[in-house]
Parts: sequence; C-alpha cells; structure tokens
Amino acid sequence: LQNNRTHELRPTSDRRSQRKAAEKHTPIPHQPAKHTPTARAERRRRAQVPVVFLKTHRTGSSTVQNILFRLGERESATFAFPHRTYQFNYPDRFRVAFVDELPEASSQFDLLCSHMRLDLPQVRKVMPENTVFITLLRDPIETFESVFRYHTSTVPAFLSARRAAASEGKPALKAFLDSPETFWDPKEPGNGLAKNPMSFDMGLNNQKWNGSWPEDLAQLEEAFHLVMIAEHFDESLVLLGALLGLEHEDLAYLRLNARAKNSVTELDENMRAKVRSWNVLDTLLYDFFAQVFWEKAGQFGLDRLKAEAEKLRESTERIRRRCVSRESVPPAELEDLLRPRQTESVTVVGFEVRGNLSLQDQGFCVRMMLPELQYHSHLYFKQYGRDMRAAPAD
Ligand SMILES: Nc1ncnc2c1ncn2[C@@H]1O[C@H](COP(=O)(O)OS(=O)(=O)O)[C@@H](OP(=O)(O)O)[C@H]1O
Repeated sequence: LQNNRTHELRPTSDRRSQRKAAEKHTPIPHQPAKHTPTARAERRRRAQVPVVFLKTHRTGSSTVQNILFRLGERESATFAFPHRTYQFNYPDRFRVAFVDELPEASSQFDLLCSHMRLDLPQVRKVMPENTVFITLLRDPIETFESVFRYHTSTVPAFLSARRAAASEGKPALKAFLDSPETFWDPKEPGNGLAKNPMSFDMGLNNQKWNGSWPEDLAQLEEAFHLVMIAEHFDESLVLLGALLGLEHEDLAYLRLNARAKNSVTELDENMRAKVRSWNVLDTLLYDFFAQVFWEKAGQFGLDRLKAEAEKLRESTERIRRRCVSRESVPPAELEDLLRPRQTESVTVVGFEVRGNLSLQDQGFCVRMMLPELQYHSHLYFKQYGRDMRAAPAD
C-alpha cells in the first residue's frame, strides 16, 4: 500500500528525506471493516449521496474533512481532487478546470472537500445534481486570530504588519489591528484571507458590504443543506449524521490542526472589538447562519439534539481513549505520518497513536489522527495510482 506519500509542497530534499524516514514508519493499515454486524447492515442501507464540503480556513474544517475522508475511503467514493496540490488553485475562485480527471472506472464524483474559494455554478458543473452542500463557520473573532497567526508569513498584508511590528517592537497582530488599511491592499490576490476570511471562502464580496449581500446570503442558504457551527461542533455533527445517514462511530473525531497554546494570541476587549469591526461581514455571515442552524436544530428537536450530542460525546470519548496515547504532541515528537503541517509563524500539535492495537483498530485510529496533507496524498494515490502533483514553480 502506497500510503506514506507525503505532500509535495516541501523542498525536494526535504521530501526525499521525509520519504526515507517514512519507510521506517508504520504504514497505514487497510481500512477496517465496521465493527458490528448491525453496523454493517446499516451501512449498506445508507443512501450514498454525493457531498461537497466547503473547507473554510481555520474553522475546524480539517476535522470535518477527516470524517468525510474516512467515510469516502470506506465506501470507495470517487473524490473530486484538485489537479495540483491539496487546494483548488486557492485563492482563485473555483473553476471546473481545477479538478483532476474522473477516473475511468467512475461515473461521477462523490465527494469534494479540498480547500477552495467557492463558485457555486462552477462546483455544480462538477458534481451530480443531488449533491448535498455543507460547510462550517466559526466565531469570527476566533477565526481571524487563528487565520492571522497561522498565515502571518503567507498573506502579504499580515507579513507587512509583521515587518512593521518588528521595527516597532510590537506584536504583529496588534500592529495590524491598529491600522489594518495601512497594510491591506485589496487588489493583491493573496490578501483574500486578510479581511472577512470566511466570507472570502464562501465566494462573497469580502471587502465591503454591497447591495447584493442579502441576495447572496439567501442564495447560499438555499444551496447549503447544512452550515455547521464550530462552537456547537457535536450538535453540528449530529445534524450532519442525520443528513448523511451516519452512525456515531462514523462521526468520532479528534480536534485536528490545533495550535500549541503558545501560538495563540490572547485578545483583550480592545483587540476583540478591533477584530470584530475589521471582520464585520464575517460577523454578519456567522450570525445569519447561526440563526439558520438553530432553526434546523429546532426542526430536529432541541431535546433530541441535546441527547444525541451527549451520546456522541460519550462514544467519541471512548474511541479517543482507545486510540490516543498522547494529545497535544509537539511536531518534533511526532512521526512524519502523523505530523501536521507547520507554518513559519505557529506550532501545530498532533496525536500519538496507542501501541499494541489490533491491525483493525490501528487502521481506524491512525486515520482519525491523520493530518490533512497525509490523508489527501494517500487518497489521491489510491484513486489515481500516482503522486499528487506539486504546485508549478513560480
Ligand atoms: N472539533 C473542533 N471544534 C472546534 N475547533 C476545532 C475543532 N477541531 C479543530 N478545531 C480548531 O480549528 C482550527 C483549525 O482549523 P482548520 O482545520 O479549518 O484549519 S486549516 O484552514 O485547514 O489550516 C484550530 O484552531 P486554533 O487552534 O485556534 O488555530 C483547531 O483547534
């Protein structure tokens, strides 16, 4: 099984040494069968609708993507993967041309869940008519703080702020928030995430409110069957499970792609107000879909949702105890297969898998903690029999 393929976005020498190191590591065991006969029977009955998951930045989206990756792999779904790398030419708006070919043996794509900036009509051209659309939003203040810290050296506006801050001896985020307009050039394509990042990912005008916003929101509400809310993650997963016919075990998760505590900036009230005001459209977007979320929750039944979320938490906790020997593990202590992507500006922590697991449990547990890039390359290789392509050299 060619399953230790690591993503191709690192320098070749780094990749080569990583490959070499990877040979020494535990390969990803085969995808295990479900555990109980009843579960197997249930699974056969699940209506396998195609799914698009709009993977918004720094919202908890890798955790949801991991659930979908596991589901798709188990059901031999055909993934609509980017032609290159693990993103659809981000930050360009999604286009059909960004999608890799439909494998010969497949008649349609079943799952699309790699990073993109949404363009609904274009996505609809790629996916079957009965596709279910889902996404995830997070409190805009938390999201922006995380986006800023994670992408400080890749988003030009943030990088300029960091340089200015260094000369003034200030924290970069404070320098940015004191005068964001000084650093933010709206014409610079790489600045998409610098203001209202969730609105940007949803394909909205993230620069300023305009007359089309209400209509655009209404269209998104119509298109998306479920917009999950990170602050109510378990309740969101219960609704996702109901929508896709999934069991609690399918929805078990670990908090992936989390920053180490020392990579998080504590915001005082003054900074929170500044973040809120700079990202006012994200607040509008979030509040709108939070309301939609609670309407859906009401239709499901609030008491039922609460009880189901509690059961999900319990089953997830059991699975976590079975799988994880150590949480919040610094990258240097993780094997390559389980090390999340790091950026220049933050430390991202991961998980250590328990030893002495049966092969079946090992397959299940490793997948649950597999970082985005490793799982993406594994599935890409499985689907196409070749490595994921690297980004073109500039
Ligand atoms: N289950 C759950 N609930 C709430 N929050 C969660 C969850 N899982 C992941 N996270 C937090 O989401 C942040 C990572 O988001 P993404 O995976 O979307 O990031 S990325 O854009 O793919 O890099 C990252 O946030 P920060 O740690 O604040 O940066 C994760 O801690």
